[in-house]
Amino acid sequence: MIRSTPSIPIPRTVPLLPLHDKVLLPGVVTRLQISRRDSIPLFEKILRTYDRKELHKCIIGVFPVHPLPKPVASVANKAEDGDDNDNDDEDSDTGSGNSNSGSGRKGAKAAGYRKKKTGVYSDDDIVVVGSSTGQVVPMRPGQSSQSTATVLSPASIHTMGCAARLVRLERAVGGFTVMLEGIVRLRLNKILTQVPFFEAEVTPLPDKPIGKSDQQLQDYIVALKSTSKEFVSLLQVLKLPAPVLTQLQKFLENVGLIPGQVVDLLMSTIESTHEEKIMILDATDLKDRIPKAVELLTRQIHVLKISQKVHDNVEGKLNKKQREFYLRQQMAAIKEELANLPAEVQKAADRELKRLKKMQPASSEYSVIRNYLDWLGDLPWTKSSEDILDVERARKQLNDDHHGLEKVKRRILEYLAVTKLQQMKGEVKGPIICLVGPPGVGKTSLGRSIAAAMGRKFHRISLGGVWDESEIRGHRRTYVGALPGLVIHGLKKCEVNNPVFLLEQNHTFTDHYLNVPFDLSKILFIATANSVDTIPAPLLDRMELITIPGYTFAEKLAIATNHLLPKQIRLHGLIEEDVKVTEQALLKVATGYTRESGVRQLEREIGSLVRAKAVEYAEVQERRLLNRPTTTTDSQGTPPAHNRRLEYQPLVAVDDVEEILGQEKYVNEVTERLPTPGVVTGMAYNGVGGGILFIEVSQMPGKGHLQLTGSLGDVIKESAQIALSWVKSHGYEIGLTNSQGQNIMEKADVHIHMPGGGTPKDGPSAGIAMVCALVSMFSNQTVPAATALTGEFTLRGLVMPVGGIKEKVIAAHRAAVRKIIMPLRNRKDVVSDVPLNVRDEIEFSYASTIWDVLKEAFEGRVVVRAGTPAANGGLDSRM
Ligand SMILES: Nc1ncnc2c1ncn2[C@@H]1O[C@H](COP(=O)(O)OP(=O)(O)OP(=O)(O)O)[C@@H](O)[C@H]1O
Repeated sequence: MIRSTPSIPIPRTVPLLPLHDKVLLPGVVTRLQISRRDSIPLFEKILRTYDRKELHKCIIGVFPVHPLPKPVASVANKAEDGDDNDNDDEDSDTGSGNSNSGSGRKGAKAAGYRKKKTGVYSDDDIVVVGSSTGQVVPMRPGQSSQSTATVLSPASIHTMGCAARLVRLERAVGGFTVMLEGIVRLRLNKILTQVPFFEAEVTPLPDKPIGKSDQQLQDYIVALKSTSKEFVSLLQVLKLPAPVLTQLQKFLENVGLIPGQVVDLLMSTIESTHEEKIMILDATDLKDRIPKAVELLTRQIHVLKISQKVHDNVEGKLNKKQREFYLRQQMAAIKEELANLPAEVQKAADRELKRLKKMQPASSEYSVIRNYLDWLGDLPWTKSSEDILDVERARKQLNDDHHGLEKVKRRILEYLAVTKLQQMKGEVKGPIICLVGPPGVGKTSLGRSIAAAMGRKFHRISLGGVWDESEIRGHRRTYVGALPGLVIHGLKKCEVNNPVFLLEQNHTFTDHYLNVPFDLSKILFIATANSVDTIPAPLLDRMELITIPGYTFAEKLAIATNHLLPKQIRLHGLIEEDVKVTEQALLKVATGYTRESGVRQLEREIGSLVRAKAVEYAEVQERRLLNRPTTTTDSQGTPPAHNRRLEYQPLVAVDDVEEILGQEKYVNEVTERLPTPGVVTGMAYNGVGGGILFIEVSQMPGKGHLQLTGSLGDVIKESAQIALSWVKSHGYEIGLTNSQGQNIMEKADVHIHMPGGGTPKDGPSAGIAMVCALVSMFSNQTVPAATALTGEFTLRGLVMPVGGIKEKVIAAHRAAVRKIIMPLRNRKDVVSDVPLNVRDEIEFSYASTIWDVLKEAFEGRVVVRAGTPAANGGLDSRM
């Protein structure tokens, strides 16, 4: 990067670029604005002659120009102004061929330049040029290297200059912008032409190699080394741009090798007069150049030191005053924010405030405490919203927002009434409400209605995916980036201390971050859960459980008609008259496009229906306006039916549903399924609602092994084993074997599979269904597809009650099951929980023993052998 001798060949004749207020030195890259008449033609020619890629081959002689003599009066004025373009006693020794720098210097001295005010460069003054050499050049903002003044006289061109190559050349307003890199000093021998630009014969004067034995020169170099080191260290203090410093430092490492270039570069970074710069340019001999440079550097160091002192003083004073003022303001603001805190919190806040006052605002601890105090100040410690505990109003709100759910609504109203009474007496509230039910059954919207009815703010804290307690309780402040947890975040957002939260309650809740207690007793917490299975028993015990089972199709239809459809119509910018969906159509959407306990998917599908109608409505309006036929066509080129209409038709009939929503997504597996030996319909219930599931059994040659598949849990596997054992031991009684001791699985293996292998299944409630599936397979008799079974089964043949009856029954009803066999002890659940319309459409058979089950399931097709204990209807006494 750093060359000690120019590697670029310099031609004998070069075009001249006269520089009026600048001096280019070798090794320096500079940017110039060319706008003078004496230079523009040169660059026009270069642009015409050189290809862009070859610009760097163009070598130019860059020569300083001495100012022309000026009238006396003007000189006087200028002198007063302190302008450095003083009178010029020109050195006209242009063709002297004098390689001695003395003549140029003489000329410069004779010109009587006055020294500029010296000072410190600001960042703006230095232009870092990202050139091949990456060296630096000072250039003042807005400074033009050439003014558009006087006509140039050959006599004013200095005898020493610098060969430069073009790094960049661009057209600019009024001329060119060029970037030049100085290569080597040039002596001007003779000006050859002047029009359209100057050309001259020149001699390159590279620095001579440094003789090791030249003690005087070595001494100079040592002096240069230490001075430049000091200079650069001062520049560091003054915060010069980092790239400039790095370049300088790199360069200085080579002082010993190329002292000449280092001097040239340093000279371009310090404040010096035009005269001084010419002096350095003229100094072709290093023994001449280095001492001059050391002198100039020393002066610059002195100036830098003084200005640094001044700078420090001013800054220090200002900073101290400003900081104090700023801090006072900040403290006052914080104090104001922290007014009205509870006593204990106030104590903590005061303690932190005291610490804050002693800290540097720039320290990281300062911002941590500041943040903490902001949190304390932002929380609604004492601010509550006014409660409306009007039971009648709440009833109306709940009824307006939700169809059905009578039991749930009644329970909520009771809760509110009790809360009201307790508040009047100043007592503590009862337990938290926990709404349990499958997704989309309205738990969240019930919570929202409760908040609206009570005139409270509503905030939902979603705990999905929260594994870490600190997400709820916050992180201790000792952690980097610590913040309060979800509860405190929610309170800040609500801006009152008594919102409705969907979560758990705790009196003296202490967030780890705040580390001071916040009384959460005013918050009405409502918890929601899809299933109670995952809630720890002690917590469950403290909550008021309100279960919302899945909806029947009838309920879904009512919810869709009264709530979902009107809501979607509103959301799509239409009015109720614009979309009329028939009951049949809505039912088809519910049965053919959704399979869920709640109504979320139903709402989405209704949304799609309404959207399609909205588009149709808009198109008809548009067509009417423009009176033009439709343009929308399908892949066959015919417009879809609803698009061909000239009048908008608000009605969506059952036949339109498929056209808009596409093919039905769900077919009814129960009605579609043919009764098959070995396959029985079971009933399932999990967190996301009820459903039916099939139990498939088959046998194959083997040695009496049982194989179970379908993501089965331990309990359900045990049920299968119990069922098989029972069937094996009662094979003779139900006519599966011909003799008492015969083993039906002597030469066979049995495989029990429950389809839907992706869904884990567990629990004992498939017991009786498994027995029926096995009996069906071994006897080759079928259980009707529309008959479903649920019930636990013991080895002795007893049928035990199971959970989730309401959800199971509703789901089975949705799946077109028309007969359900279940434990006798579950009868009460059917009577109390299952809606009447469902009960009316399903035949219930209650069983207390497996014999009852077999009788009902096979409708008499499996006959109990006469003379066996079972024939008398009794339980197996042998077990
Ligand atoms: N009985 C109902 N009457 C009117 N709208 C209902 C009813 N049940 C549910 N909805 C509507 O169904 C949508 C879904 O309900 P919501 O978001 O409250 O379900 P969720 O039970 O909280 O579900 P998740 O367990 O997934 O959070 C809402 O738009 C809600 O208004």
